[in-house]
Amino acid sequence: MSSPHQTVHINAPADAFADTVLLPGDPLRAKFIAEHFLTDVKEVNNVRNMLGYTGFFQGHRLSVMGTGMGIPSCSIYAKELITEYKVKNLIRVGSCGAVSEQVKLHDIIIAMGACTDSKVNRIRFKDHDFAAIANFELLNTCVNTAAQLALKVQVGNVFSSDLFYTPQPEMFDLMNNMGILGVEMEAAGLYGVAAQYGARALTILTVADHITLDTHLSSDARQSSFAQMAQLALTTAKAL
Ligand SMILES: O=P(O)(O)O[C@H]1O[C@H](CO)[C@@H](O)[C@H]1O
Ligand SMILES: O=c1cc[nH]c(=O)[nH]1
Repeated sequence: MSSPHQTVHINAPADAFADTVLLPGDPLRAKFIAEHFLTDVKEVNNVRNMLGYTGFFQGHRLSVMGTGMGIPSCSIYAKELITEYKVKNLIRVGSCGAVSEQVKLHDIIIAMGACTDSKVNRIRFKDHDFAAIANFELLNTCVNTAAQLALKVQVGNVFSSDLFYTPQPEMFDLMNNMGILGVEMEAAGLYGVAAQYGARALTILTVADHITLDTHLSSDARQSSFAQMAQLALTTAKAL
């Protein structure tokens, strides 16, 4: 019988989470992944409707939980999962916007590094620049897994912004020139939390919007693209 255990934001027993947790921003994406890919699933968190589940993927125990949108929300869940639930691997499965014509809707991006306009990593690193990078073993396993699944992925730098509705749209051209593959709102913060508290993190993204071309996936197309990304993340997690 598990001991009663909970944090301010997670009402799960101490052993409720697997070593690896997939982290979509949208809690309904967590529910979708749990219902479509996991067996013997239990709901383990519902505080603030930030749904979390633990089950089995091809016999391997895994968890999935929403993080909400933006670095502050994601950082709360990532920190509590690491320090209170002893989670070792955090794999964000998110959506992003593209700024380069080389990156198309539906593409899958693996965030080797994440730039940001957020100050969180400077707050934790005495105002110096912290290189927010993915854990190499997770990254390498994910790239190899994508090849095995015959999924095309692009690996590189992303940008985690604090404002979805930016007052600096001129940044998108600069990001394109600097090789940014996708714009989202959590990866740099997740990598900072993982470094601070001693866990491994990776971010996988599906391109759902093309910011400079002003094109967007329909909600049905989002669902099927996200399913491919979920398959990649789950198969990666199983291989760790
Ligand atoms: O689809 P998710 O994982 O929420 O990711 C992206 O979508 C949200 C903005 O619409 C932000 O959280 C951004 O990072
Ligand atoms: O942060 C995000 C996420 C998806 N699409 C965007 O344009 N920005």
